[in-house]
Amino acid sequence: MGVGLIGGSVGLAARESGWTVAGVDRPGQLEAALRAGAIDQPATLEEVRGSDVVVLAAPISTVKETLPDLAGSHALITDVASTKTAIVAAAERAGLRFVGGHPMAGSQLSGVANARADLFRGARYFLTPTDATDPEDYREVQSFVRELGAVPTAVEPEKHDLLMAALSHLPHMMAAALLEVASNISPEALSFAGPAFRDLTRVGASNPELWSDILSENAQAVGEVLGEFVRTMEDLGGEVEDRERITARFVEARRAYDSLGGILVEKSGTNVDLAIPVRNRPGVFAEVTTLMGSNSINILDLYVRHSNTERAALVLTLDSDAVKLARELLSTAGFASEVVG
Ligand SMILES: NC(=O)c1ccc[n+]([C@@H]2O[C@H](COP(=O)([O-])OP(=O)(O)OC[C@H]3O[C@@H](n4cnc5c(N)ncnc54)[C@H](O)[C@@H]3O)[C@@H](O)[C@H]2O)c1
Ligand SMILES: O=C(O)C(=O)C[C@]1(C(=O)O)C=C[C@@H](O)C=C1
Repeated sequence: MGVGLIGGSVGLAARESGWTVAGVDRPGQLEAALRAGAIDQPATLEEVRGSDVVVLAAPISTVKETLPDLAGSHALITDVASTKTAIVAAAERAGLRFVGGHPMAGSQLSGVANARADLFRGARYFLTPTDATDPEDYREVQSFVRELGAVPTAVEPEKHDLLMAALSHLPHMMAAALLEVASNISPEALSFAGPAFRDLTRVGASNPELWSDILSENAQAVGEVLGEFVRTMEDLGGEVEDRERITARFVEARRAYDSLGGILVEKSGTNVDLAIPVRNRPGVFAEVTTLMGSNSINILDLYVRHSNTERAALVLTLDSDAVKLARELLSTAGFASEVVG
């Protein structure tokens, strides 16, 4: 439901993977979605209750309002909304088969006309399972996300929202503030902007209604990171003539910049799940992840399958190119491993 930029891109990518896609949206949007090849057929919310998977891709507040209407449906429901805590809670209240989702991909554009089948390729895609999530439902949504070309990453809803406040919502507010400050200097000021200003303000062209929805839905976390940002700017302001201090800040910034995430894998379908049966003991988790990290093997996703209190299997998602080396390293370190997907 909601066949705009993100819903349309889900439709295009899912159809390429062989799914039949029914779209729920306003009539004009559905015509555009059909023309763009993002859906096979228009439908109503009532009609899609019987589908295998329902993807909610409308603005956050609309998704929240829609969840109770899906109560009693047997469909596996997920969403793409930019905040997760309130949506996950609403889905649990409605008793749905639900796994929250959020692709870290998109743009300042909106509408199905800007949708792309490859929008999610190689992008991180958050999933927010909770204690109430059925593990089988989680695996199904995880596999759907991989079919879209994305890299699933599990995170708690509250942690997700705090991370997004800093990594997505604050930058959008900064873009708006920068544009306002420069515009206020003189009417023609913006016409003199160079690449730095352009890079920093691209998302200032985002959909205003969508962003007022996102910010107000994440008001508490946004308030926390905004407070920290304002304090940091005040500190910087007090240091501008202290060359040593500013140099240290930029050295630190450059170090942080070098560890930025981005597109995680170039091609879809190259990820492999590797199960490592282990005895539950303190430190076993770290042993395996350190072994991978110290040999430059990137863990794309990780979860634990418990068989009983003593035994468990760590399941690592790795790029297929890294699997051979990972299994050799594990074997040398005394761990068995098995490719499971
Ligand atoms: N834009 C991004 O970069 C981005 C990235 C990740 C996640 N998201 C999230 O994805 C969701 C959709 O954003 P978008 O960028 O695709 O917006 P969009 O405006 O391109 O698309 C939203 C679509 O939802 C439809 N819609 C609105 N209310 C509806 C209703 N009651 N019933 C059916 N359809 C309805 C609209 O007609 C529109 O087609 C939002 O929750 C947003 O937070 C956006
Ligand atoms: O690239 C952009 O223009 C985006 O705004 C994408 C972006 C982001 O902030 O990174 C925007 C909102 C999302 O929920 C996820 C991704």
